[in-house]
Amino acid sequence: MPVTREARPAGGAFIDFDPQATSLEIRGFGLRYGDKPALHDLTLRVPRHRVTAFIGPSGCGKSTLLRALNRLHDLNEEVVQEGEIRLEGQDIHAPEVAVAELRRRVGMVFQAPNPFPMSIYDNVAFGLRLQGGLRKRRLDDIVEWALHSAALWDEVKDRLRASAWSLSGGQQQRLVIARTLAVGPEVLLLDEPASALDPISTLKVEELIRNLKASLTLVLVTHNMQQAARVSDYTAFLQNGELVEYAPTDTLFTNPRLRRTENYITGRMA
Ligand SMILES: Nc1ncnc2c1ncn2[C@@H]1O[C@H](COP(=O)(O)OP(=O)(O)OP(=O)(O)O)[C@@H](O)[C@H]1O
Repeated sequence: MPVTREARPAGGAFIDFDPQATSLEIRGFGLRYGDKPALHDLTLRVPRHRVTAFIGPSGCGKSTLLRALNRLHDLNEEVVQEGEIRLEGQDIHAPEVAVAELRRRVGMVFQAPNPFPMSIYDNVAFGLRLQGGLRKRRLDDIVEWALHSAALWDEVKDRLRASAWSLSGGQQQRLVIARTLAVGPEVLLLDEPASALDPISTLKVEELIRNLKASLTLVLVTHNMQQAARVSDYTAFLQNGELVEYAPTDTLFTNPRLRRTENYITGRMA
């Protein structure tokens, strides 16, 4: 008897990689803003040194989930969370975890580039100086390395003392990525990092994301399904705060298991 659509599984994570390759593990995670539920019982593993995309309709909870991964909800007294998030096996809410150190390990880049009002060099050196203890030569080396890693060095090497605000929007976004990379994160969270950029800058940021996975784990929130298809290895589709389907990106876009996913990716549902 042929397998019908209805016989397909109800939802969830359809990927199975070696547990040893897990960077972040989300288990039974839920979140509400006061009385308003935003995420329900999410369980998924994010693989190390891969790009994982979160997609779904506006308001489905993508950014809420991303922000939970480096505890950006901590200061919002309305937020109530349940379940667990583990980074390399350790509960990120454990009392011994210092939130500043967590955010060094799990860096975040937002939609609008937000360089600080200071020079290109000082932006990249900012976090390193806060940590303290580095000699000028070492600081110079790390700043150069971070700018190279963010594919910006060649464009700024002759004007490191110029204001960061003199850069184009696309360059500013790569500067912010360099600033985040300088403190040596293991995970980079990207919330719509290219949505404010022109097409050429967008392609540069996408190429950068693909290249960075050699040294980092990346999690990308995007509205743009073509972008998720171009840069990510795995894609999680969220709807109404639930994980509908999580699969290798090629599979999710060409052969989704669930009709809800298919309807979304074929544009039958906004
Ligand atoms: N600070 C907040 N206080 C109250 N409700 C919030 C807050 N932030 C988000 N929400 C609500 O939580 C739900 C999920 O929002 P979230 O921004 O995570 O969705 P999203 O999928 O990232 O949306 P978009 O693609 O439009 O950015 C929405 O209903 C939103 O209105």
